[in-house]
Amino acid sequence: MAVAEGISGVDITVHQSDFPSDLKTKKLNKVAVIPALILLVQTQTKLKLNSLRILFVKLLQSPISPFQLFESPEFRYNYTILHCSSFFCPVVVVDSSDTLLESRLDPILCTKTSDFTFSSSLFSVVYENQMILTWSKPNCSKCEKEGKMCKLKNNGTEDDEIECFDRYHKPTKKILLYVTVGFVGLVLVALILAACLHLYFYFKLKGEDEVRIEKFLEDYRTFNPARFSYADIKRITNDFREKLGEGAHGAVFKGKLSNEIFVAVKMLNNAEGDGKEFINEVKAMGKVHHINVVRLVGFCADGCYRALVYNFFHNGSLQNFITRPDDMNRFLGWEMLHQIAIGIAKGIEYLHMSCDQRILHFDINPHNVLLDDKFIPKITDFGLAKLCSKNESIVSVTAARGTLGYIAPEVFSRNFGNVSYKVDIYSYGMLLLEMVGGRKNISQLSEENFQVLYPEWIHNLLEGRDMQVKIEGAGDDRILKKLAIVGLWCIQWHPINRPSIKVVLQMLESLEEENLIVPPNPFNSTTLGIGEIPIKYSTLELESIHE
Ligand SMILES: Nc1ncnc2c1ncn2[C@@H]1O[C@H](COP(=O)(O)OP(=O)(O)OP(=O)(O)O)[C@@H](O)[C@H]1O
Repeated sequence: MAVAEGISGVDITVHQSDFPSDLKTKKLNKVAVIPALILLVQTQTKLKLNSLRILFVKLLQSPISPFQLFESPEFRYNYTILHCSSFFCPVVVVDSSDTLLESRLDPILCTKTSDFTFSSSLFSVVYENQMILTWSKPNCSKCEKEGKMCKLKNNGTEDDEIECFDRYHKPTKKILLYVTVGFVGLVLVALILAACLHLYFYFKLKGEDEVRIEKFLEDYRTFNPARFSYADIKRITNDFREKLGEGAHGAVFKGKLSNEIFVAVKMLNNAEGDGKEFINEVKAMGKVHHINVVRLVGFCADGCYRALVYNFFHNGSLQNFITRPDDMNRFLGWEMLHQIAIGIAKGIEYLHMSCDQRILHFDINPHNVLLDDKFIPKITDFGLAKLCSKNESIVSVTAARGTLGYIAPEVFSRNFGNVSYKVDIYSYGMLLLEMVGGRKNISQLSEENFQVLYPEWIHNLLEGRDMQVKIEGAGDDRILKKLAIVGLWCIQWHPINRPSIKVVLQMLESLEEENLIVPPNPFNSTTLGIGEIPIKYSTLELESIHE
């Protein structure tokens, strides 16, 4: 219990039970009463002042009382709290209607803090100039154990109505502002950090990518086909699970070198020959790196097993796409066929001109042109290829080689001239004509008479005498005509009349198609030049010469 003495002689005794219930905290009870009450006043001015019932006390018998109650004898209800700059009496409570207040306080400098009204219950305890104010000290041990503060529930006075609460401070606008600014700052810092990390990893990965690309290019430059064991081949093809097709020299299986690199493995028939084709292919293909030539990834020569490992091409061979224009499922369109024709010609140009040694393929035909997923053509199957010096214009061949229908006449008979790089031009010409007509249109043609009758059919087509192939639109018409004319030039019987692959490319890429002249029709006797043989009747009887 504490007692405050009013200036007019009224003592105020403050009991714990009258302390405002919502401020009855253990914390306040623990500290000395005076500072606690000063704190109370300061706190209360910010809280609900109307609920304030008790104010300031002077400790009983204290020589320096900080509280004074200016009390008039009538004991008015309304009081004002003043905060004064006096060390001994920092808080003063006065009757609000006291007109002499200023003179009383002088020279103390005081500022008004708030007004309040005593509740009637308080008057009941005023006696003999003494006002007894009480408050109860709640039992906070339960809350303390939980590390919390305590207060009485609903202004109650009993200990069992205690409730615990966190040391919570109602956030002020300032605190909210600080928290918001802090939060936004944190988010910004996090974003900046994330951006830095992203940039760091981006450049780090980019750097790694560049190193990887450099390494790959380095490897690629010094690329040589790898040698695989038979066990490797079995593993690569997953025990020869997926067969892609079968050629004259063996079956081809799909394989996988890594998750990204798929290959086609050609198992050469082991009963076949002395392995010349195998050596030929590895020798020729190991040297070539061109977008229009299949890459030999590796080979296998393990006991009696021989295999060639190529890059895998999704669309298979060009043969699959040689068809009529109205076959919507497989016809690629004239523009695409034109690009494929140019690609094959570039591949042949590379083989003929760009390697250390000239490579003559000897077996250009639609089966030996593969198409990747973008329909870029790749020349493959170098089993019959011949490597020769670039200065050599004449090549010696001991037997007819190639695929029937695509073999140049000089390979069979020297009557037509010497065997040279022009044999590939001939085969290429037949391939072009086949693209133009879609050989399967004329299924009645056997392999034997294809070589003679097919070009005649193309001549008829150009002369407008065959309506089997519909030409739609000026653009398509131009391409088709161009392919046909170039094809006919390439299949000239005499190699000397055939253009080189360079000229073929110029013709194919030329935009002035109207300048292209159709070669004379050897099947029309009226267009034959002096001394030219009417081939229609002579070529089928050509003898092959064995050197
Ligand atoms: N690198 C490859 N990628 C995808 N498919 C391929 C590849 N190589 C071959 N093939 C497929 O395997 C089939 C057989 O190919 P292969 O080269 O052995 O025979 P061919 O060229 O048809 O006949 P030949 O060998 O008698 O000339 C081809 O039709 C082709 O569809």
